[in-house]
Amino acid sequence: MEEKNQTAQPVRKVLLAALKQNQKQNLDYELEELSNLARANRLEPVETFIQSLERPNPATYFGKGKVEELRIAVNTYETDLIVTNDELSPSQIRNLEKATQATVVDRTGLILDIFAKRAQTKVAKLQVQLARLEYQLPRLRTSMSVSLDQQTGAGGAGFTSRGAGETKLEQSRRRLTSEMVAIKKELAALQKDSQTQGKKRQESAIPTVALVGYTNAGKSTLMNQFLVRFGQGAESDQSKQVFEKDMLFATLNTTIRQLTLPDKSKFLLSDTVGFVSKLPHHLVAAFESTLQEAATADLLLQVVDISDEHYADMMKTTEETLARLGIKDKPMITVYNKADKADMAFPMLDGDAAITISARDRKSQDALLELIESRLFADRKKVTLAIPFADSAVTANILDEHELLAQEFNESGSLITVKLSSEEIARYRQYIQ
Ligand SMILES: Nc1nc2c(ncn2[C@@H]2O[C@H](COP(=O)(O)OP(=O)(O)OP(=O)(O)O)[C@@H](O)[C@H]2O)c(=O)[nH]1
Ligand SMILES: [Mg+2]
Repeated sequence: MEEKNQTAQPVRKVLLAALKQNQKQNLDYELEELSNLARANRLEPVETFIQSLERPNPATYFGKGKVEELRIAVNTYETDLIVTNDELSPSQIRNLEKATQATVVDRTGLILDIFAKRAQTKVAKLQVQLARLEYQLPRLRTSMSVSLDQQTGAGGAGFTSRGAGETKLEQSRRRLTSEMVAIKKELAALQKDSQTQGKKRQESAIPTVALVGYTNAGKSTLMNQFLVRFGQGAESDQSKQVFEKDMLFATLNTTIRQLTLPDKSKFLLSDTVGFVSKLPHHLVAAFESTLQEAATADLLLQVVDISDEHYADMMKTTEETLARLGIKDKPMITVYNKADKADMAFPMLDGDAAITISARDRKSQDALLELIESRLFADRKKVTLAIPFADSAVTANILDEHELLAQEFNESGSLITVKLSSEEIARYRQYIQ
């Protein structure tokens, strides 16, 4: 995995710490991912600590020796921040902080912070906030104790009695809970609108295709390339494009656009949030409706950055995340992207379920579209219809939606050759030659 988000200079040094709990675990990949997540938060990893331990220490997560090593490293590197590879329990964070005299942020906290930074739309902001509050609620005591310590250190007068602290904690809990209720309400209202849109779409019977895959694979880039060429008028203009950037989690909202191909075939394409391994439970829950776009799609395009040495792990991550969302056995095309960067030939078709491309290459786009069409409209057959002049409205209807392959006239009407689905063939049976 290359370093992402290189434009922002790191501002704070950080130690990475991980447990290796079994042989199968691909810790290399997890740690590269973790350092990319850290960098996306403008943190600079200075050293990585790994401990082989089948079960985490219930109190401090790491064993005694490793905790001591971390404490010493905090001093040596003059840093005050440790990032852990897994989600820790609230008490493990608290104990580890006490033992190392540093702030401990777990992988979940890191991902939540990135999402919070990136959220642009109202829905995305609310979803992230909800996930953060869910995560914070059981951890309130930790942040409380930190802020209490700071108060004491700063003024000396902030010596709060235990009783008063508890009350404050309860107050904070209540505030968080009521904020969560309010956010859920607002999200439900906003999502009702989008569900009505979803229903309309289903009724329109235009097939839907969803881009899914690991973050930074090139999903939004592909979406934009297709929009420029096949979007509806205004949608090909720059301002209607989706955000693409070399950073983790550039996209946090779902965009759905209609594409009309030169042969008049139409489908809806959706672009959505990318995946990373161990996507926090609360984020998956909060983003469920956003992520569900993939669940209702007729076809998934799994975009993979083939130039990344860890691409196979990233595919596994994508498949695991889809399974967590209850999405399995969906028709899928694996789109191996960034072939230009990997020095591979493109476009290169591999059966009807995989293709190697470079997103900005026109030939790649054409080859991918042809594959999408062959999958979406597999049941289309070339037929010739004899339509009497009196029924010219039928001809117009058909030609609105289909490419005219041939046309002839005889004394009673026109003969048109088009490709129709089996459902359309049944509908126009009376005209078919
Ligand atoms: N060399 C090369 N770079 C590409 C290609 N496709 C995308 N990129 C770059 O990869 C980076 C990420 O692209 P995005 O389209 O934002 O990726 P994404 O999958 O939408 O990422 P998230 O929204 O974070 O999930 C951008 O800098 C793109 O310019 C490609 O085919 N070749
Ligand atoms: Mg994107």
